Amino acid sequence: MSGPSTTRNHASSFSSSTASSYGSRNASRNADTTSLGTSVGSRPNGYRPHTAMSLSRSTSATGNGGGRPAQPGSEGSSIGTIAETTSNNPRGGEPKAPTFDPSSGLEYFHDMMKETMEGLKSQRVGLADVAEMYKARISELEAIKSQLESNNIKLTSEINETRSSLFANTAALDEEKRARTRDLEDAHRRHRNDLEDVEEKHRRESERTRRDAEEELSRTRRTAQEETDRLLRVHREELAEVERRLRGEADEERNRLLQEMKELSGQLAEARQKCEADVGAVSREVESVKGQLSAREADLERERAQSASLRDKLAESAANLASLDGTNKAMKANIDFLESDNQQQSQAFAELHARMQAAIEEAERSREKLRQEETLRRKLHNQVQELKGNIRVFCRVRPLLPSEAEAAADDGSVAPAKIAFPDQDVDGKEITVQGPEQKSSLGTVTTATHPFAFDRVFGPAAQNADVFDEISQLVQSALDGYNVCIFCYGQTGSGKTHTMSAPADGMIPRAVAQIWQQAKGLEEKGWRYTMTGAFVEVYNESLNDLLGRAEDLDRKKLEIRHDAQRCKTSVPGATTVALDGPDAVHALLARAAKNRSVAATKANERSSRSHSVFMLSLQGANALTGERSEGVLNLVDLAGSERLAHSGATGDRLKETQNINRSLSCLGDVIAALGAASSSSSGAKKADGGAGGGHVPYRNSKLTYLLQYSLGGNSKTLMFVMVSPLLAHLGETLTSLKFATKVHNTHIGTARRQAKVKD
Ligand SMILES: Nc1ncnc2c1ncn2[C@@H]1O[C@H](COP(=O)(O)OP(=O)(O)OP(=O)(O)O)[C@@H](O)[C@H]1O
Repeated sequence: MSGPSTTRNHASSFSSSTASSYGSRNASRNADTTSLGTSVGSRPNGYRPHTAMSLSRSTSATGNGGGRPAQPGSEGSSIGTIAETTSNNPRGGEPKAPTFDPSSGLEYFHDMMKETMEGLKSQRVGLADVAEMYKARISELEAIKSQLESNNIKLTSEINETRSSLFANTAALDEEKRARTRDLEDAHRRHRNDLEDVEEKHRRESERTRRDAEEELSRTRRTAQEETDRLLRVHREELAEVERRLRGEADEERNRLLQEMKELSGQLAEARQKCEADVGAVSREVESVKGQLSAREADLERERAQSASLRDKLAESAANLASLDGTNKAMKANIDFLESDNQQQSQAFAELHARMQAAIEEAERSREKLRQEETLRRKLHNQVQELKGNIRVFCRVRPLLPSEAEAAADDGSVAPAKIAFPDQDVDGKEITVQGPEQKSSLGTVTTATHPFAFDRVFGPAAQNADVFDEISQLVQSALDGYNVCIFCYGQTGSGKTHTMSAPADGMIPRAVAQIWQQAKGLEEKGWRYTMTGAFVEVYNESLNDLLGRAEDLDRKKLEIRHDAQRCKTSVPGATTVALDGPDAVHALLARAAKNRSVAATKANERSSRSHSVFMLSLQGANALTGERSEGVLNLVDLAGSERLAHSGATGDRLKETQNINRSLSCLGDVIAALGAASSSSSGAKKADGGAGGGHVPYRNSKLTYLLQYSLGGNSKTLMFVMVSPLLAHLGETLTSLKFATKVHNTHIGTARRQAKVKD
């Protein structure tokens, strides 16, 4: 690009040289220009001011281009003067001649003309200079012009060259651009095609891969399924084989065992028969020998005594022989008599012995009969119990305590409820409770009387001994091999613990004492009993050992195990005490009470908040008849039955109360389910402790689960509903009695009872 830069150099050199030379001259002629302007303005012959003006202007412009700013009033003002002058004659016409007086006018005109002539002369000189200067200037400008023209030509050719090269370049560039664009488009197209190809390929590839994977998956699935089926088949076959083999082995084993059992029982029966015969013979022999021996001993004793007396008499006779001759004969006669009497006595002894033998045999026969009668008695006793109903309800109202009676008498701060016993002197089965006062809309106050009837009702005067008389038959059932459950239900302070475990005469010590007595009585009928006792507590749905260490209470939780075959419940880990005498139970009760008092923060608190279960296991075996019996007597002291809404409990106490309420309602549910199942199965006895096929929700609480085999089936249940005599407890009393009525109306077993519940 050398062309344009060359042009610029020319231009700058030109303007600087012209400006400097012209500027200096211009300055020196300022005065002339002014005068010239003035004179031109007055020229009548049409001097062309626009030429002068354009000249002045170009000059001024050229001067300014010399780098010095134009000063007002210098060249500019002179030009303005000329213009001003010129403007007096805008059309370039002749100037208007001044008016003058014709007398003096000529003179004046002459002077003026003269002056003008002089002016014109000097002006002509100036104009000649100017013309000269213009000429020089023109030649200068022409030189410049020619230079400029040559420059211009040069530049034009350069420009043309440049332009043509630019065109060429542009064309080349355009061509290049087009080529590039084509290439780019081609590349783009190719790229797009490639991309589409790749995409298509990729799509096909993934489609293929997906198909392959699916095929592979389904193949794998099929294989796995086939493998699983195969394995299952193999496994089933193996199982069937093992089962067949085991069945075969079991059958063989069973047959072998059956065979062995048959042989053994044959041998046993033979042995037993032989033994029984031997024992019978031996015992008879022993008895007869014993009888004979004792008869002989008695005879001997008597004879000894007689001989002694005779010897005494003989001695006496010998001493008196000399003096008593007369009596000697008599004495001899006496001796003869005595000797003959002795023979008679010997005969009498023999007869006596025979009679005794007969009596012993008769006694043996009686004993055998007694044994048979005992078996019969058991059967009949159970039938009687079943007829009375396998679930019975007794009601007991405790008396006012001395402190309560005092308060009632003193200031009436304690009021007794109105409870009556209409048939106390006849059957003792009814109780009526006067309900709370109710105000009608008219303001009349009424009280409803609620009558209830149970199997037995005990008033406040009844003692534990009276109560026990009624339950002793159930205790007998436990001894006969049945599971018995006796529980006390009622609110806190209604007398449950007093009834159940009063140390001197509660149901527990009395039951143990009776069982001991009965067991002793049964010994002569061939029965031997072992008794063990365990005492557990259900607290907050956990089982505690009341006979264990106090510090283990609430820590060592016990489990309940059921043996469905034998209908037996066990509590592994619970302490069991052998009751080897009627007094052993006292130590046991004391230990349980002590443990409970350690666990409680307040006296009586623990017993109110937990259920205690005394489990007495009775195992009997009769060596003479081969009979066996296994019974359990459960004596249950339930937690206070007060309802949640009334307890006002919170926190731990609320949890306790909820657990108590839950387990008590579960107990109700179990009894109701047993009743429902019993009526649906027409009272059929079930050996499984179940309920004739219906579902009995034993598992819903620890208490019912523990008592599963003692509630329902052939077992006997007795519920004591305990009643407080206080008016303050009236609400709970009515609730307890209604619950007890529902239980009373429940039929389990063969006997059916009907009573109405009044709400
Ligand atoms: N039949 C009764 N004769 C005399 N006193 C009785 C009788 N029944 C209960 N009592 C006395 O009443 C009080 C409360 O009885 P008990 O402790 O047996 O009630 P409870 O229902 O077991 O209460 P908790 O639920 O707190 O164990 C005790 O002092 C008890 O001796």
